[in-house]
Amino acid sequence: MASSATIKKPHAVCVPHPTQGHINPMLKLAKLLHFKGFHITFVNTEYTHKRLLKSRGPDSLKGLSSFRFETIPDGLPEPAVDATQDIPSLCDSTRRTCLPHLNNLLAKINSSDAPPVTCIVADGVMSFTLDAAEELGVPLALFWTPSACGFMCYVQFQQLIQKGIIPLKDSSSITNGYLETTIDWIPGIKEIRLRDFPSFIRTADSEDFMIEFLQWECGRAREASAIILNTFDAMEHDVLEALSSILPPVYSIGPLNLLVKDIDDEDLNAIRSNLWKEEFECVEWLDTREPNSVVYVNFGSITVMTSEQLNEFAWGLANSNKSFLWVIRPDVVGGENVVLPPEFVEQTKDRGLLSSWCSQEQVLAHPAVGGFLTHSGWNSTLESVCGGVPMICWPFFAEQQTNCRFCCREWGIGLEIEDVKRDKIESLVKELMDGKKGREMKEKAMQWKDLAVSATSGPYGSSFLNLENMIREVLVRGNDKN
Ligand SMILES: O=c1ccn([C@@H]2O[C@H](COP(=O)(O)OP(=O)(O)O[C@H]3O[C@H](CO)[C@@H](O)[C@H](O)[C@H]3O)[C@@H](O)[C@H]2O)c(=O)[nH]1
Repeated sequence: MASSATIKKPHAVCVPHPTQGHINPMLKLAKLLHFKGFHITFVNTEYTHKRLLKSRGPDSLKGLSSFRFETIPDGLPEPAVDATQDIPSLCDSTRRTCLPHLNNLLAKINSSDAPPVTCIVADGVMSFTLDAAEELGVPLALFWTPSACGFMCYVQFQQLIQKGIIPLKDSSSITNGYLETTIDWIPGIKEIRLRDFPSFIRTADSEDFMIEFLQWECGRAREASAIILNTFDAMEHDVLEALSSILPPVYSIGPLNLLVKDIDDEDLNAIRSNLWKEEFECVEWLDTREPNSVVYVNFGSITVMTSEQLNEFAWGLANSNKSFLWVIRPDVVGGENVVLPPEFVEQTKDRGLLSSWCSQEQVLAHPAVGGFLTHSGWNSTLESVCGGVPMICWPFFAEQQTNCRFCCREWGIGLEIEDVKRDKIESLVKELMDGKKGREMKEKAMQWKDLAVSATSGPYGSSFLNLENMIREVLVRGNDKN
């Protein structure tokens, strides 16, 4: 049982969705809460736990006496290779199977030497946690890890169905111009084409799993004590305001990667969440390059492409004559080994570095990096903003299409690749690194970086204050009543 000394300490149980782009921001939030006096239990799935031990070493999850790691099963058979699990299967399985395991874990924690659990912070797409929080009688904040604009589009799926806009009539709607239809009634978003909605709308199946799943999760968001978003007011003001009018209190507390810089606790900072083994030579190599000279290429933890697309990217980069750091995940070509043309490797060996996984935040903060060819995952987008780095966007799936639209049309920091052809990639890379548009985008990116820094700086930055308020008004509110 907990001793009386620890009993007053607030205890947050953090439950991320078990994928890289969700674990990373949740870990940052958990560290910030710990830094502000919380006891933390961080709940990974058994598979994530194993992958972390493999990529970061056997001691990497020992945690601290007041920052502990626990696991629950995800309900899926263990994958044969180290790769992100199939997203629909994972969403289905966590929703159906995780609740009893979480309930058992919470009961175990509450009869241990740890302080009693006083709140839960769970991923937005892990809303089964609401039932666990209700049973314990503690507040629960749902952390939606995509952009606010992407989240708003998910929230509107139900309206799109009611208005007969989705599901698509048939698969020809994907190519016959239908996706160019402009929608002008989404709260907080002036105009957006259907093609800029999260990719899940591109289905003619009226029983499509991801559409049903996201409607369910967005519906349950209304039951949370609060919604947390990793974004900042200056960047997504209108959408944030619109979300606030339809959901429980919304707190924008990003970019979290800037807020965590205030943490001066070495042991806490040493806790990391890379599921692939990081290659340190990337940063050493960047140290040898000129400022703003390198194109950084990375498509995140889920994107898969064909070997033809890989080839086109390779020759587009080679023909641009620019230096590049290209991170190629071992599983990036669906079901096949990654094979690059030997002539490409030979031709670019003096100006290109190939790697399998890097410390992306460090890379995007490096002065040598002048541009980022990205899949527009929200973490990648924010990390690029924080580095003042403009982007070429090749959205793959989920709300990456929406992030791409905002980068290219609203924020002035992105150029979109519509077709993966070497000539197109070559000309976009040249434009990004040397062209007039590229220079304008760089300036804009630096302005957004400054705004991101202001938002996360104390004592008056919007995200800095929102985090303080969220803790006071939501996470410890229940404790005060006791
Ligand atoms: O070599 C690498 C590659 C990636 N990362 C990190 O991995 C994360 C990747 O996240 P993100 O850029 O958001 O991409 P995904 O992994 O694809 O993220 C998923 O989760 C995001 C947050 O919900 C969504 O925006 C995306 O659409 C969804 O695919 C980032 O923090 C990167 O810094 C590294 O550290 N090293």
